[in-house]
Amino acid sequence: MTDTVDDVDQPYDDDVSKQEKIEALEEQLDLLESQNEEMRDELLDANAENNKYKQKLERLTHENKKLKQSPLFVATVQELTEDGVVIKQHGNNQEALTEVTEEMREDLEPDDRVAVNNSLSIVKTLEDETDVRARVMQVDQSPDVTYQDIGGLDDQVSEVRETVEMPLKSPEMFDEVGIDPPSGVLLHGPPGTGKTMLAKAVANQTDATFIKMAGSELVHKFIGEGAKLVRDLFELARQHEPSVLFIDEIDAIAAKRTDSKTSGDAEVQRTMMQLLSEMDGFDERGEIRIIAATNRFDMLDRAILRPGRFDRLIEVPKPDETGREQIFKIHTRGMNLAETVDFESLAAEATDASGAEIKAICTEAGMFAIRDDRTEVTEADFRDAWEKIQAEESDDEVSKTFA
Ligand SMILES: Nc1ncnc2c1ncn2[C@@H]1O[C@H](COP(=O)(O)OP(=O)(O)OP(=O)(O)O)[C@@H](O)[C@H]1O
Repeated sequence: MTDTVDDVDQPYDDDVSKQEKIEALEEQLDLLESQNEEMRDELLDANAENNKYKQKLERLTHENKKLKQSPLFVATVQELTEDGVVIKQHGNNQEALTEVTEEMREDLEPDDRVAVNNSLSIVKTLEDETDVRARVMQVDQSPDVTYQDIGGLDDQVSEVRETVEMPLKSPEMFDEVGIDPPSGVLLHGPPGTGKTMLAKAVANQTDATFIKMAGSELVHKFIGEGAKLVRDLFELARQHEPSVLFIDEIDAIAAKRTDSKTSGDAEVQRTMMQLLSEMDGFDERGEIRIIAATNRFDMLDRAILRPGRFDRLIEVPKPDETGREQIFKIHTRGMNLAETVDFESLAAEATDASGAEIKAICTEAGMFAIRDDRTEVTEADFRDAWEKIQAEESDDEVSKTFA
């Protein structure tokens, strides 16, 4: 039997179509392979790009950390321009153009206060100036402390009256006699002995506004800020004449110069210089009196004690026995006391207590009575209170030693 034509054509056609299919598939495979190749290249590129970004991120994070660590200066935003942000540095008033990221730019407005680093890049925006002022300066139009609230400091009260009260109340006396009253008065002594009370009482007596500034708050902030705050402080005192300007913890801005040359020290120096120049340019007979206080007299830079500056020193020591008795009486004026309470013997026992500690004893004695469901405070309550306070203080000492 021989093959028919059809029989012969059939396998041939099949072969041809198979061949075509194979070729088509091969073509498709080639195409897929080349696409695959392209995608692999693209993936490699993307990975490389990704690595590059990762490195950049690491670098920027590092730089950012570094920027935040280096000393910062305070500046005010003047203008946002196409080329960057114009800032004006506090202290030297120099203007500069600096670049910022898009995100930071969105947060900035003219007059904003910003912290800048050495290369004048903006590191962060700062809280409102009035907030800083409010924290650093405390204005009390009429403090309610009187001389009668102060125990055991008769000599100090007289000195303060003579040096602060007299120039405010009778400046003409000094004119007539032809002498200048002391420029500034420095109260020095251990903590809690009544230095702040003395300054408040004299403000009260003269109807002066009491303006208090804590030296420590001034210098721990940003560079350029301290000196400006001192200027603002004197400006505030002028606005509120007659006023008593009380600078607490003056050692924080007027400590002896050390050898270290950190930017923090330079900032403290600048702040002190500003204070001295404000005092030097001060009319002694004006209606502003300056009182400073310190617990660390030994640490003070003698420059601030020169004539024309803090030239009247008043030591405010811990109270003696009679002083302690007076202070006990002052702080128990409003208390419901048992008749037998003997402040003389309590004062003899509470050796070394400061005025602030005596106040704490009185409050704590009242607490003992309340805990015991009594409304009358006994002598035993005062003794228990003193013991408790001493125990707390020695605990404090221990934790400070091991801190
Ligand atoms: N001599 C005193 N007479 C009556 N109360 C006093 C006396 N000293 C201190 N106190 C009480 O202690 C509190 C704290 O005193 P004050 O703030 O005047 O002390 P300071 O010497 O200024 O302390 P610091 O140096 O810690 O600032 C006063 O509010 C008052 O209740």
